[in-house]
Amino acid sequence: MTRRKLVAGNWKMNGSHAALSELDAIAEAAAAHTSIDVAVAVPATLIAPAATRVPALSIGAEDVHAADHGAHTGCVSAAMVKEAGARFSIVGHSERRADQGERDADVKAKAEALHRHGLNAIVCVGETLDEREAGRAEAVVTAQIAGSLPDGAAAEWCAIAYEPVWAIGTGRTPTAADVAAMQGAIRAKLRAMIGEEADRLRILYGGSVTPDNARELLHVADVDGALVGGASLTAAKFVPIIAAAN
Ligand SMILES: O=C(CO)COP(=O)(O)O
Repeated sequence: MTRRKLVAGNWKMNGSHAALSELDAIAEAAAAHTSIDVAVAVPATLIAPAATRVPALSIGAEDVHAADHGAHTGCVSAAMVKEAGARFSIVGHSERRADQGERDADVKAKAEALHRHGLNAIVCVGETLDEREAGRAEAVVTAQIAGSLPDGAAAEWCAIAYEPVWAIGTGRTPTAADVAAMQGAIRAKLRAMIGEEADRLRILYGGSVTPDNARELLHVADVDGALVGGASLTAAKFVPIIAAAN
């Protein structure tokens, strides 16, 4: 089964109108590397200007509320980010699971809301350092998959991102063997849940992906792309990662 690789950026709470100029070269690289998909998730305030500036590039949100509208001060819905120009959203990022107390059921509902509105979802999972050191990494991550995978998950609109919490923003990455083992465990869990569709779903790796390690990480078995934080903020770092996926 060959799956098209997806290289997605996640700007987190970074960026500004001035920083959108970085997207020009990223969009150019995306257009040049036709055999892979490229996407960038930006803060809600930047979705519309980003989507207007680089209409060919897939711009997304970093989170959405599970409800379509209502009394949820400070939140944005899938319909709202879609209207702003988003084509997808990240859901269940570990920073939201930690900072906003999001649980698996919330993440699942958010992904289903995205699908209802015709948007794609990148569903994040990953263990903490304590969980890994206790030998519980696979159990934790497969339980997150069980709870967070949206109903009807299909490769056309849903991807998984495995992001070990201890690798995010730390410069530390798991070994290629550890990544392969976890991607395989996630694939096996998906097979148990959705059968053959599991072989079509993309499973990204995220956590301290850089131009230096991208080629190795992106070619580990069952790694179908990368979710990139810090190194997605500048074209100088993100474009080489796009090239490494090709
Ligand atoms: O959390 C991440 C992407 O969602 C990874 O962040 P870094 O690439 O900065 O480690």
